[in-house]
Amino acid sequence: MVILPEFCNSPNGNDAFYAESIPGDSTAVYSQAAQDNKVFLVAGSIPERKDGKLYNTSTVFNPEGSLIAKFSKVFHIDVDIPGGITFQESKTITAGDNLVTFDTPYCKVGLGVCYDIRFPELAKLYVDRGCQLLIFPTFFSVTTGSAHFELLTRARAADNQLYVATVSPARDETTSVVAWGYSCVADPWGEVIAKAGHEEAIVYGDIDPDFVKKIRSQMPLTKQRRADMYTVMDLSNN
Ligand SMILES: O=C(O)CCC(=O)C(=O)O
Repeated sequence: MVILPEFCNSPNGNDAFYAESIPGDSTAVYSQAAQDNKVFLVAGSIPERKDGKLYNTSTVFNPEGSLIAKFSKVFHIDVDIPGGITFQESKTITAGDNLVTFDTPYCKVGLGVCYDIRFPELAKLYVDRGCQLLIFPTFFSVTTGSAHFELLTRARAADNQLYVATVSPARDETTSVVAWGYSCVADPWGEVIAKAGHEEAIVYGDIDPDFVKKIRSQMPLTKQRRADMYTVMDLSNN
């Protein structure tokens, strides 16, 4: 499986930006690349134009090049950190309201985009849907990435006892939002098993569904939940 970062076909910023429909020019390229290389391709995310609105949408292609999943980012990054980053994604992007999973011969995968990783309930609902791997194409800035990027990747992996892959663009100091980089994969024990630097790189992480089972049987967090005290309900549209 190959994973690309958030906004992998366009610049990232507060202003109006390039967008296209799905299917469209970019997804045609992703479909062909998946087919040529016989891989599952999680094509990061791209700005999608649909019904006069813009979405931050991730597409997934199987090794035959078919579009098998499409997820639009659920949570807007609307933040104001003086001296750091001010971003109002809700000014341009419409939020999605679906959780999306897809099956591979190896494991079931749940999708989020970047800021979605900050909401533990989303990951929890994917556990309930049977996922062993969560994928977040991301574009953390240097400000929040240095503080939280690896922390959040490891936290979502440890508290849900599954693999988490967070995939960032390489750092480019000339762009309006400077990406943190440091793509990584954390395992169900919360350890980082693969990690890039901030420069362009390909990182390989082995996903072992048996290790997910092992950690969950050693420490059965899901069974130990206190549904008598609280519940997280899946009200997503699919
Ligand atoms: O959560 C963060 O700190 C960064 C998120 C972000 O940049 C994004 O969602 O595009």
